Amino acid sequence: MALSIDYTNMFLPGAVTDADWEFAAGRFRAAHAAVMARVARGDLGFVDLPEDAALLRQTTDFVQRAGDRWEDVVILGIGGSALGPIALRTALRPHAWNTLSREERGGKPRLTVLDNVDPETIDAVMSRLHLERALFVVISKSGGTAETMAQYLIIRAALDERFGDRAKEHLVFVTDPAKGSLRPIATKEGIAALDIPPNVGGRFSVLTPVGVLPAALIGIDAGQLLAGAADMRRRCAGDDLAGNPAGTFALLQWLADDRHGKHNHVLMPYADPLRDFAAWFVQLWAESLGKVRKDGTHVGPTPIAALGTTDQHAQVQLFMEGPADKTITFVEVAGRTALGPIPKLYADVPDLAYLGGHSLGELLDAERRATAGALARRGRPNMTITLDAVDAWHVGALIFLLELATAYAGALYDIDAFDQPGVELGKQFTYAILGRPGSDAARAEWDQLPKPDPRRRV
Ligand SMILES: O=P(O)(O)OC[C@H]1O[C@H](O)[C@H](O)[C@@H](O)[C@@H]1O
Repeated sequence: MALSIDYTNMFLPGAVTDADWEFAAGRFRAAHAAVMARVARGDLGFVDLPEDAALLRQTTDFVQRAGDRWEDVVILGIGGSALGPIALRTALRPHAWNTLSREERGGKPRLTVLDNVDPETIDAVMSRLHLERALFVVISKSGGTAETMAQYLIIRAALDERFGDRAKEHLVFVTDPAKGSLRPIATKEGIAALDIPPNVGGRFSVLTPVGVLPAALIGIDAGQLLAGAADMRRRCAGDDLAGNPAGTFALLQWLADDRHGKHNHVLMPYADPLRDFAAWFVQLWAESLGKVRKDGTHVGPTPIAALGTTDQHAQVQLFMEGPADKTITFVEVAGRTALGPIPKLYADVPDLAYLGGHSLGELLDAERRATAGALARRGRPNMTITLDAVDAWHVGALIFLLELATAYAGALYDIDAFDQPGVELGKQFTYAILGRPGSDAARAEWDQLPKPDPRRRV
């Protein structure tokens, strides 16, 4: 079991230099100390999750009690309360899990994540479900997010109508133990509720019951997820960059951005199961690092999700010849051997003949290496994270690597990586538009905005 980062191609003319790297080792030590000081103060609960046996037990107990009762598990959540479960499902239960028969799923339920309030999507899911055999997992750290609460109200009314007093058997909440509206509802009504520790923010919560409960319900080994994360935590314990993968990732991305104008950071796995993992990373990196510094300057790299080889035929042209403002991080999975060699047919057709005898895994790998090399040749910095396999252990390790890297990057950018004040104004305006009590100030601000000008519409 191993995870490594090859960052040779970050050191290119116009990108990171040896001098940067030497200077930055001291800068990283300060960032590491700042992060560890916050860990010691108990601010950064995500760091403790790999060892939190009591929290894991909340999930395993619930899953044991559930037995094989559920045919469908439906998550209601958004942002950090949805992207993690989606990433885990795609990574560890790939190949269209929800289309498999119950036998093919080993008796485990389907898993659907409603991460939006598009009425047609919710209508379609509701009309497919057999409510008697459906469990709804309502996930919200704050316990009050408008989209999730609206979903809950719709589901709750349907459950009440169908099951009356027994509706609550079809519900479990995952929320803060003390804050928000969900917890008091759970307590009052006797609905099962699992904890998101108060010191773990939404986008850092995938290793709490937010991600672990849905994963365990569909048979993913939650203990292995946490074991992989714990291993990465151990590797990142020291402030020596040479042994610290999260520090190395953070420092290189920050140097490339801050010193060399590489303001866009692409994550490009060469493995279909990691497609949604890139979307999870986008929220983590964007919401954590896109901030206003105390001195009023705006900072933050723009994360971009891509998939190899698919995006070689879509975005790579931009990465090669567009503005030289990007880093690309490939994720490679070693030893993809399924299917065996490509059949040797059409010996007389050059476009086909050379492929015969190689495996698809070899082709995928050759294309990644070729793309990395081509980008390096054009002075476009890139690095490659190699996983031995896409399994719970390696996914847990990769999650922890990127979460801790985000914390380090926050210190390097000199911002707070753990808040998201920029999303507030839009929420306040939504409350004002919908007439939520207490939103008068937002209403007044909203009313001052220019109204749509009919001359400016085509
Ligand atoms: O889990 P919740 O409290 O419902 O939050 C869901 C999402 O809402 C907000 O918009 C935050 O910006 C996200 O970071 C968060 O993940």
